[in-house]
Amino acid sequence: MTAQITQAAPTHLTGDIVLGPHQYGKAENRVVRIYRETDRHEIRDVSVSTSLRGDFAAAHLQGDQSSVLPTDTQKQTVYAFAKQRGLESIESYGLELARHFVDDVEPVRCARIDVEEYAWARAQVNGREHDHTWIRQGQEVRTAAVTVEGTGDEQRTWVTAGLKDFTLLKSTGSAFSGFLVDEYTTLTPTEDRILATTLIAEWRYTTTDVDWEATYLGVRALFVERFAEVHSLALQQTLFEMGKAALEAYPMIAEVRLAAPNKHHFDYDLSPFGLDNPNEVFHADDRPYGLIQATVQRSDAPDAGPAWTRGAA
Ligand SMILES: O=c1[nH]c(=O)c2[nH]c(=O)[nH]c2[nH]1
Repeated sequence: MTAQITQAAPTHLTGDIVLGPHQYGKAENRVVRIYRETDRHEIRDVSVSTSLRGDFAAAHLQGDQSSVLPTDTQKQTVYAFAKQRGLESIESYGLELARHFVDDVEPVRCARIDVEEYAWARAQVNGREHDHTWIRQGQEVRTAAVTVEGTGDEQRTWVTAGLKDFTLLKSTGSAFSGFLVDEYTTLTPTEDRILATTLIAEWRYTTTDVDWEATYLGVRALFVERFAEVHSLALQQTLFEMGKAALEAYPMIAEVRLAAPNKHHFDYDLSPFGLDNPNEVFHADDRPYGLIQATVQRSDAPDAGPAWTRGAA
């Protein structure tokens, strides 16, 4: 038999040094928009990040800023649009900004706008909702990302929406057993455990003709309903059921991406104190944690293009 000689990858490369993918923008502009047309105000509290893509090589290679719309200008646009175009939903606001940068700023070929929204609920004062005082809601953050590429008839748009920091816990209705066992396995199977996670979910729309508010609330409600009602055999199964429910209810959603840390709750050993502990006292461990990630998608989902591309493409 002839010995196979495998060509090892060279360790010293000699090729020219060139600029690779690049993008730039202003990250995490914190915008609070108050609607005060009546005494009953409305509030939207968001963080907006802009990323512009195109041929900005001259700035990197020659220090030539002639094509560079300053990130400061991008910031000013973000605030001006909160007044001029309004902030009815983070998706519609993201669309306005992304289209503006691509349509009106010549060197920009593609714009991506990431928006996070922080929820406020009206304070209850003297038994009724107050007109202009709110209490910040939990940790949950609503998210959206809008990418617009090209101009005129060639223009293409992608919208994803989602949530993060969405912490859910159920105190029964969750098992984990029947798993693969090897010589290192010590985990005891359980038919009744706490299931808890801090969910990150994003879903991709196939159209911009969407009631953004209603769809967000609908998907969120389905996630909660499935988490509560599915008798969980594993977090993996629960995640699939959550994604499936969203796709079944909303035909304009092509795929749902879910990431769920399994926030382990271990039965605390109370036997040194002569106490039994039938699933009543737990140690909530913060790390390490299982990390379960899944995409649930339609088999005929159209190509995602740059919808998920966060960094320079
Ligand atoms: O829902 C779970 N999925 C796993 O893959 C896993 N692995 C583990 O140790 N506990 C769990 N729980």
